[in-house]
Amino acid sequence: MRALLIFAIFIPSVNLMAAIGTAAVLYGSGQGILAGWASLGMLAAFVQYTERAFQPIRNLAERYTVLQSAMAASERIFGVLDTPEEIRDPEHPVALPRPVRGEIEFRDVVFGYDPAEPVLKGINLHIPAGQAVAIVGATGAGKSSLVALLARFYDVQQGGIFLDGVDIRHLAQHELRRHVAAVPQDPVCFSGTIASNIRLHSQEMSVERMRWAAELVNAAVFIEQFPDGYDHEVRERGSNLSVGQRQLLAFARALAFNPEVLLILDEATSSVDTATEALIQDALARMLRGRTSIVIAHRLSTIQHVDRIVVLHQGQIVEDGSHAELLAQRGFYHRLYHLQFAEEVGR
Ligand SMILES: Nc1ncnc2c1ncn2[C@@H]1O[C@H](COP(=O)(O)OP(=O)(O)OP(=O)(O)O)[C@@H](O)[C@H]1O
Repeated sequence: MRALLIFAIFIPSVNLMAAIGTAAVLYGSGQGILAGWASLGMLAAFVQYTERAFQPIRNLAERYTVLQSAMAASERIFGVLDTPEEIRDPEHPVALPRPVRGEIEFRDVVFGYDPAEPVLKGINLHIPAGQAVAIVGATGAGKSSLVALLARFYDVQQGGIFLDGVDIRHLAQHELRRHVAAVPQDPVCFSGTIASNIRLHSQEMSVERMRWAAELVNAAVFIEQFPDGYDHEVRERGSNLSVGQRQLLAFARALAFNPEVLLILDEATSSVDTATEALIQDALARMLRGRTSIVIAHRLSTIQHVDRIVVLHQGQIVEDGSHAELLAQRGFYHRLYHLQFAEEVGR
């Protein structure tokens, strides 16, 4: 607003002054010519001098406007950078026992964005190393919050979350993130090459490692179709990639450092074609195999790849078992399955 105000007032004022200056010179010199003490050449010269005198002032006004916009933008950037950290590293971080196995335990976890209104109310969940678990439940049941806690985007208010027996609050954040990777619901792509997008967490990653990840999750299929392959330029937010391609790229990024624990927030809308959907499902099956995984499953096709299903309802675990077991119970899962998933089967 400040920049616009200056642009709207300052520049026209300078132009007005320049016009008045030129008019004054024309009038003065015109009088001089009539009186005989000035020549036509002198008039032309003075008009030019006036123009030259005002040009730098005009330039200055324009630069000042640019400066004001830049300052407004930088205020916002520094505002974000100065946001105080809520999650801090412990003073004496504990190292995970080696080799890291990826066993997860939620013990009496209570959490709420507003502590007075808990979203998760006493969660107890043990996931042995290597098991793939799907979390299902109605919207707002607390599925994403459960995953956000394990990635330590927030801290629990009561209870604790343990990775290989160590409370994640006792781990350095880089240690936790080295072993727990998350694929968000709407993966972000940055402008740069495909390679730099896969290597987002560590640009030093070897080319072999990057290619291994891309091949494992079927991303190599589309990357190799670009004439410049891994050097293909991705536009800001991945606008020159399809939804499915962005998803595969996000899988490759998460898998590139071969994490022991994988968190996947499944996309609710399946806006990809059947061939891409098959590629994604195949990639998912390979990623989950033998790796501790928690998948927020919105699609039935995702559930097919997991060992176990946990049903969340209003912040509590109400059912836990295999697909067949839960269907036989004829409870929440049975209802959800018929409400949400049956239509998918029919499609
Ligand atoms: N950042 C936040 N700040 C405050 N409240 C939040 C925040 N994120 C989620 N909530 C609230 O917490 C509750 C649980 O949300 P959560 O996103 O965990 O549900 P969900 O089961 O993942 O739902 P969905 O399937 O729609 O993604 C909801 O009532 C939601 O409004």
